[in-house]
Amino acid sequence: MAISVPLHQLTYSFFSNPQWKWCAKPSYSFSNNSQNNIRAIKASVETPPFPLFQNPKLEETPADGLEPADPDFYKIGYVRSMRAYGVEFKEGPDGFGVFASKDIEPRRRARLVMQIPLELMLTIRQKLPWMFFPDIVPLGHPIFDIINSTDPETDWDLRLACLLLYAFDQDDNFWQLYGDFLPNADECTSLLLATEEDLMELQDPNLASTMREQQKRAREFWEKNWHSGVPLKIKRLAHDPERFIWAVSIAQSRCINMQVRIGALVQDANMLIPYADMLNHSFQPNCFFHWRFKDRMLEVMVNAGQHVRRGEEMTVNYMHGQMNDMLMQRYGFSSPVNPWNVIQFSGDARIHLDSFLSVFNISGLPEEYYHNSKISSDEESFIDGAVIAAARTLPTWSDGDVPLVPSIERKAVKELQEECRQMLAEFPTTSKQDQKMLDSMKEPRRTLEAAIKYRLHRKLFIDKVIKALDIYQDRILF
Ligand SMILES: C[S@@+](CC[C@H](N)C(=O)[O-])C[C@H]1O[C@@H](n2cnc3c(N)ncnc32)[C@H](O)[C@@H]1O
Repeated sequence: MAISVPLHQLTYSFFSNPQWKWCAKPSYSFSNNSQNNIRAIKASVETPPFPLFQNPKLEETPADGLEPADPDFYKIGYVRSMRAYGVEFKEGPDGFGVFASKDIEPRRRARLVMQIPLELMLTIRQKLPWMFFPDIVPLGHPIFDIINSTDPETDWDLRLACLLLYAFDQDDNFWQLYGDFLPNADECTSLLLATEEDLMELQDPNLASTMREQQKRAREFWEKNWHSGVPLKIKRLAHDPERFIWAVSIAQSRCINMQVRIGALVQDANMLIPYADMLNHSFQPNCFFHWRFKDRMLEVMVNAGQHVRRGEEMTVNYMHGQMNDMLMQRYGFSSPVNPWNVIQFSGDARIHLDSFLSVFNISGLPEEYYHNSKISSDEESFIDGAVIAAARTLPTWSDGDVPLVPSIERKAVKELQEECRQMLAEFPTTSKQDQKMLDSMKEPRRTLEAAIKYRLHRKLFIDKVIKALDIYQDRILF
């Protein structure tokens, strides 16, 4: 998804001038391709009567090699009163992302970087009776019946997909423009769009079968509701199942669940929130979302005390406490340093918990383990989320009064390492082979790449646990 932007248009601090009101009616070009064809095709907005960006702050491209988003992307937000401060949207290794366009100094209070008003979002209540904000579904429209047929407990993604497709079909709806900046089917990493071959590459039969089920569920929903007898106004929302499954993958990978208060009403809502949905995930995020009920808007805030350097990525934590398979199911990516990764050990070997924690300067309670870097030496760059995960997942014993016996502890370490090695040996490929495969693929399908990375990340994690146990047994003697 290469987007090329002339050099002089690079890098603005944008939307910060509220006087720039421009209400020219936008026009947009859609592809004939049924997949709302997104980043390759740019929305064209009528030239405003005066420059949209008066005195834009021109800067050199940062040396990180990433390109900022198409200027049209900013215009549609600007026109509809979205605000962003000190950030820019750029393409990176994980698709689009949000990056600091200047240094953000740490402050005692969280700092605002984006405000997105309710009017731009697609939101639907999680429970009956359905409520949509903004209320774009007119009374009696058949899409309401389709939404109404969903299960309030489990089908939030199907509902949101219906709403998204409906929004694309509405004249002058913001999402007709924003849709051009969503990833198309080839650019999505969602495993809903994976081929059978991609699923086999996961080397995880459980995850593969879950994804097959999810693909089937989305397809059957389309078949049930998009049969030949449906009115044209439904038919044209998703002419083929692929279009619908793409919409579900967008709903799953970009939905933000929030409890929002609108007037006196507090409700759990599933929300597609433009611009905020461009933030990528990190387990150590520098930003978080906040619902500002007074003004009915979502705010993206930088954590209190956080220093973000110019060019650094702004991130949020998508899922707390979930393993890579859950991240894969919903978003199509995984991480070798996921602090919530788990290994199912089956032997009886156990190591002494407090000793392991102190060797790696891990503090806090299991739910909030963190690496206490202040008391660590430089060589501790070894310690990352995978070591935190190891502290959680290794079988341990704990008895404050009983000191460990080094020889027994060493024996336990060896047994646990052996079990890890056996797990690695059971994979059909090694991590080196996986890496080689990834390096050799020229423009691989995103879902295939995600699948190979997933199995690689699993092996890297197990490998890291073995190394952590090596370091542990070296240090327990001292
Ligand atoms: C909410 S969207 C974020 C914006 C997205 N990168 C884009 O290009 O529009 C979520 C998707 O971004 C990608 N993503 C987000 N965080 C990631 C991470 N830490 N590693 C890899 N991919 C990530 C995945 O493809 C995921 O499905």
